[in-house]
Amino acid sequence: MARWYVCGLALAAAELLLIFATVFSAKGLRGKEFQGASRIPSQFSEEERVAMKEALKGAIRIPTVSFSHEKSNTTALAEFGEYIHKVFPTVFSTNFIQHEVVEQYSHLFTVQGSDPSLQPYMLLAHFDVVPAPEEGWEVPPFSGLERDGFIHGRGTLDNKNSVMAILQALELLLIRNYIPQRSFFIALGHDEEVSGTRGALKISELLQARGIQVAFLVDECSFIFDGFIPNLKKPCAMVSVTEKGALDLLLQVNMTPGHSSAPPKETSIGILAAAVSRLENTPMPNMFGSGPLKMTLEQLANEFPFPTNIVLKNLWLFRPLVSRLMERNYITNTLVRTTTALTMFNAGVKVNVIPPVAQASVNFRIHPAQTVHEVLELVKNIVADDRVQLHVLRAFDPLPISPSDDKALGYQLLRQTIQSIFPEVDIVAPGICIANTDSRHYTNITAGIYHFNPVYLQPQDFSSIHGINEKISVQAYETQVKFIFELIQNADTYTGPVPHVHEL
Ligand SMILES: CCCCCCCCCCCCCCCCCC(=O)N[C@@H](Cc1ccccc1)C(=O)O
Ligand SMILES: [Zn+2]
Ligand SMILES: [Zn+2]
Repeated sequence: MARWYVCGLALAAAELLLIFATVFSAKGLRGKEFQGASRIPSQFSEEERVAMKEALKGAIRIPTVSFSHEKSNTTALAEFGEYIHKVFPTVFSTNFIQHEVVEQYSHLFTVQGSDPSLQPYMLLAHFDVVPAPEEGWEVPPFSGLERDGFIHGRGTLDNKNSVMAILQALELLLIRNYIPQRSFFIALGHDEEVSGTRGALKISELLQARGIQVAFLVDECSFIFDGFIPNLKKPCAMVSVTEKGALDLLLQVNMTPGHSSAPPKETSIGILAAAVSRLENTPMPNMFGSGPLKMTLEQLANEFPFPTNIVLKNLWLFRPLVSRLMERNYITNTLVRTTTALTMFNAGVKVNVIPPVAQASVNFRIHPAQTVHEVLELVKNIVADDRVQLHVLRAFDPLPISPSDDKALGYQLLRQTIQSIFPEVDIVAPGICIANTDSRHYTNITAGIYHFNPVYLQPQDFSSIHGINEKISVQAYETQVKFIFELIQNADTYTGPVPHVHEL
């Protein structure tokens, strides 16, 4: 009888301890030693899986289009804000998460961690999209329809998938009583597709005014590339560590107008056409060997069959050959040079009038080893015609190269999470973001800017971004949620690289 009594007491005490542990953990007072033990598995119920894909479909149905710097669908941008409140109620009602609306439509979440000694990090995404005229789409671009296991629509890859996956992963963690140790920010921009100067830039200024520096940030623009490089049979997770710069130039020629029956020897159209043609036919110099690409190829070398593996391992010898091979393909060409794209051309008012003015716009994406100034000088030399005026519409240098060594927290966390969620992916390599993103507005608050979307991308998917038939498989979206769910937890528990053990 006495034995039963003691046992009963012990059980009651254990129960009490359990209640204490739960109560304190919910308030964030859990000790460090408990954190490792309380890792939450990234397993989702059938009901949760259905809810997460329906949430993404709903987001796609809101036409948050940025048409130009001046024009966007503001009704949809506001509706998007209400929508995320509705589908992620726990994110908005948790006391250690602060939510702020910036410049009317962008969102900043501050998730307060329990350990202030850990430097915070930041997750970035944007929910505005480029326009999507219905022609050519298999399903209407704002229908969010599911077909053959894919969710279709504008923004499914760029970049509502990330917006929704970040909030979804956080919602699922919070429902499971998760309390982060490391603080983090979630910044969701509403105007990335037209520069990010109202959303990302303002969020960045707000954080700077608060004296915040983050250890690293993760943004869009890189994927697990599959089938992009001939002969490379395996997928390659590319974590981009820099972003190209940009230069938008307006070229203008003014000439005296007149009657077309007695034309001058040269017209504004002819002069301008010759100038832009020279630009197109004179590619910017091949910069292979400078920037992170050499490092990338050296890491990829072992994955290629003979003799490519030998060639890539000996770039000191085969550099000229590899640099020429890279420029042959229009995608790998983007990695070796500043690209030149003629994007707009306007002239003429009537068929029998010699036009007074001709204008063309050229969009350059600047290689990480060049600057705006250097590209401008090259352009002047190529155009080599004083009658062609050059007006800089927009210009910024490439982003500095973020660290990818053993000590680089952001890079290593991404690498570790890629390896656990995609065990079939053997290659994780640093890369270059060839487009521009909101992250360029955050260079003052971090030296660790990484671009990675945990989604497989094949060449045909690449053309759907800003093109037609953009879609994501339900399974790929679930995996993206799972990736962020793991990444957030890894950021708490990461203890640095495992030291190399040298055998004697
Ligand atoms: C091992 C294989 C390597 C193969 C590399 C392949 C590279 C493919 C890269 C895919 C990139 C997808 C890009 C998605 C993000 C696009 C972001 C974007 O479109 N930003 C706009 C921003 C902008 C710029 C100028 C005016 C307004 C907005 C952009 O045009 O850059
Ligand atoms: Zn984007
Ligand atoms: Zn885009």
